[in-house]
Amino acid sequence: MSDSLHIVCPHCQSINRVPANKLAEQPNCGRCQYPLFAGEPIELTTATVEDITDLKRVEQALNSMRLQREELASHVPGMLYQYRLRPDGSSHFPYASAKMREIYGVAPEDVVEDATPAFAALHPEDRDRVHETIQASGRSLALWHDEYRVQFPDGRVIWVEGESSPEAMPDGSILWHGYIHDVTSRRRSAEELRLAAKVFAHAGEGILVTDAQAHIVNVNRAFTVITGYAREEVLGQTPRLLQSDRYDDEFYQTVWQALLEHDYWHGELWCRRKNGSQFAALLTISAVPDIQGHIEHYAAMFSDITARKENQQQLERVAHYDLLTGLPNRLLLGDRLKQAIRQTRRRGMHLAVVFIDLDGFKKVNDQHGHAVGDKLLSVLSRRMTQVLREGDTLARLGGDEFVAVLVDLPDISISVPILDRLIEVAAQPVPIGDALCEVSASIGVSYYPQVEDIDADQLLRQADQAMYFAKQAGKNRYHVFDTEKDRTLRTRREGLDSIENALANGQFLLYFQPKVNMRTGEVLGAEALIRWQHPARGLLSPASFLPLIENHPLGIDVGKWTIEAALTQIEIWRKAGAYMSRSA
Ligand SMILES: Nc1nc2c(ncn2[C@@H]2O[C@H](COP(=O)(O)OP(=O)(O)OP(=O)(O)O)[C@@H](O)[C@H]2O)c(=O)[nH]1
Repeated sequence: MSDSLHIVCPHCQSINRVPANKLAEQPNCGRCQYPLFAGEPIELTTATVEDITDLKRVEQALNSMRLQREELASHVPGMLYQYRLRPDGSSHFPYASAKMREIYGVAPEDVVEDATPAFAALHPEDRDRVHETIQASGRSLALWHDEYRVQFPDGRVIWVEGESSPEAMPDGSILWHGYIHDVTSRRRSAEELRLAAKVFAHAGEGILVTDAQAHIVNVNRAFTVITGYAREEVLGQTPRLLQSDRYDDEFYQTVWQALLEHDYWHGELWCRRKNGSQFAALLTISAVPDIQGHIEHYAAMFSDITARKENQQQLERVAHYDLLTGLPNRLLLGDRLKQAIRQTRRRGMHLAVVFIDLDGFKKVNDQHGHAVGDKLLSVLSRRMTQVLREGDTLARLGGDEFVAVLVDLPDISISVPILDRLIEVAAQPVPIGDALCEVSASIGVSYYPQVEDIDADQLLRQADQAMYFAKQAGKNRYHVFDTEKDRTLRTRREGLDSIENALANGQFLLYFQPKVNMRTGEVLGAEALIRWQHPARGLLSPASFLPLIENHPLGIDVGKWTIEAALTQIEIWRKAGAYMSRSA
């Protein structure tokens, strides 16, 4: 036996050579200061200094154990370590696995003697707290656990979680055995979840989440505020409890279909509150898939847009209806008339546009005041509406002018009794306060369809024109627009316009026919004959245009042009030596 022993430290596995005469002092490990005889030593090996072969064998065994330990440590997520707090307050890491570099950005060998570099890596806001939790664990010998940030020199910050169990050493130090691992992504997910939960709870929009079978699994506070349903009342139910009676099953089917096809639906929907009242919701429903892509949930987000809708409706009313009588105004009449024309064409029916202008209304205003005039307009609006059939429209254009559109007339004669009734009700005296107001109506009518294609504006103009004839003919009557007469008048107007154009653009020509003395052969003169060189129809004879301007001021203009053109020609001839008599 030699006079010294080789003792393997139970903590850091370094080999300590201890002289035999020092064994009684129970020495500590030269490397980690762990008592070499504390607890259960892993291995106690004795060898003579001279017995090199044995020592080598021990070292090999130890190396293989170290490799095994490092292999194990490299596969464990995070770093494994021993941390020792000395009685003087200084500390060090007797052992730290290689992953310490990832956790603290510090090499294990740099903290074997002094833990300061590792603590320097802690986030300044967390450093004191970590110190405190370590101290507390040391005092109570309770498991140390903490989560804190580590800041790297490049500014990168990670979150780590550590857990280790303390052990009191005979020399008064505390030794912890534990691990520290990176929990940054876990923290981030938790943060995101917390944020999502916060948004869910505090969102101004109602949120409803169902499972794949449309059973409600969660709703937020805004949902309760908007619908009146408490969370507990709706869990397990389906969103059907919010359905209003405004839509049929087919409508909801299309929403579901869109969700199945596109995983998304967005639109406005009227829903029902718990108290039965209805609200307009601007709604977005999205399908939420799981990792495999299977629908796991449906999330619906909605806001209550009832007030906005009502406002919109109010604006639409103002834009389309007359405030005094509540009748459609000119704008809405235009829409309805266009629609009625399309419908009439489709159904092969007739339609009448009835232009109504009250007679003597100004007198009512003048005699009884504007307010009475207003009242009279309202009363007459109601009376005239009652004369019409369902589907017909009565609109007020303004002042004392109204237009009725009579639709679905199998024959235009069907409109006659309605026109008679309109005349009749307009002429019936209306008592308003002390006044007895009496007016009548002049009515102009135009019908659709006509021989020529015609649009809504033209129909209205025709009816207006016919109303003017009714006024001229003595009021309190109706007059039907005469399309035949109108066409003749229009053709004449167009003819006159083109003659006026021809004159301005020099399209008229004079042809001269010489007058010859047949006996002497002498040219006595020439007859000037007017022709129209029409750009589209070619050379036109006087018969095709002169009758149109007979007795019309344009006839005088054409006459003047003819004389001037003839005189100019005579002048040319005269200068050329040809003398001719002049006769008009
Ligand atoms: N009370 C009232 N009067 C209105 C309103 N709008 C226009 N008026 C008046 O209605 C009158 C319409 O004029 P006219 O159609 O020429 O009056 P009228 O006496 O019916 O004339 P004829 O049609 O030729 O018989 C004018 O005096 C306008 O000031 C209204 O909203 N309320």
